[in-house]
Amino acid sequence: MDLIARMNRHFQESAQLKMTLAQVLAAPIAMAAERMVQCLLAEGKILVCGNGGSAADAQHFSAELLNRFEVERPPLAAIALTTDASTLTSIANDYQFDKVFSKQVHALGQRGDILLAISTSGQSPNILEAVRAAHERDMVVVALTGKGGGKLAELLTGDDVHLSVEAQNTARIQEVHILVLHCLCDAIDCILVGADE
Ligand SMILES: O=C(CO)[C@@H](O)[C@H](O)[C@H](O)[C@H](O)COP(=O)(O)O
Ligand SMILES: [Zn+2]
Repeated sequence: MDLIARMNRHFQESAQLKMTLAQVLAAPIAMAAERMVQCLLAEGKILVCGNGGSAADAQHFSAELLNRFEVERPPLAAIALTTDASTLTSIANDYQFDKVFSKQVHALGQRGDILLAISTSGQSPNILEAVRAAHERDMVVVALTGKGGGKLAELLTGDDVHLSVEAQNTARIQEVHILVLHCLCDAIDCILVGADE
């Protein structure tokens, strides 16, 4: 087994996918950022959910909004729905794991808020339930997906934005997801406080 060759292949594939998707994703990312700024300026908030690596991405993104990304600006209203062990375990224990995010969306979501739903497959039942709950709350959904977006893509409606990473390998999709999330942070800051360059 040639580990060095494997590493090289991972780096090549990751870089290649990012280069291929740069053109495809720029406009939808800009649209998602504009929707998010509109929501935040209207006193709305952004709820974020995902499983596994995407749960980490949800927290990473919400922290960069709530605290800061690269420039000084006021803190922005974002909440990761993946962090409260008591809430997550009680919902999963008393109801079902499918409801861990949707119950929080029902409780916290208001008309005009945004749900950022992150799923590499677009098939995770708890993410699908969260999207349904967001629509019931008149929230806009920004879906960050892979593999065509699965059932999640089918749930999206008019004002929703689909950021679809057209690839099949979960790790590669996640690597693009984190780039997309940083692009969103940068675009939000840029619209709110301007950019240096
Ligand atoms: O990070 C990884 C794989 O790279 C895993 O933890 C992965 O996120 C988990 O299997 C998730 O449960 C996958 O969920 P999803 O992206 O299909 O919604
Ligand atoms: Zn991973």
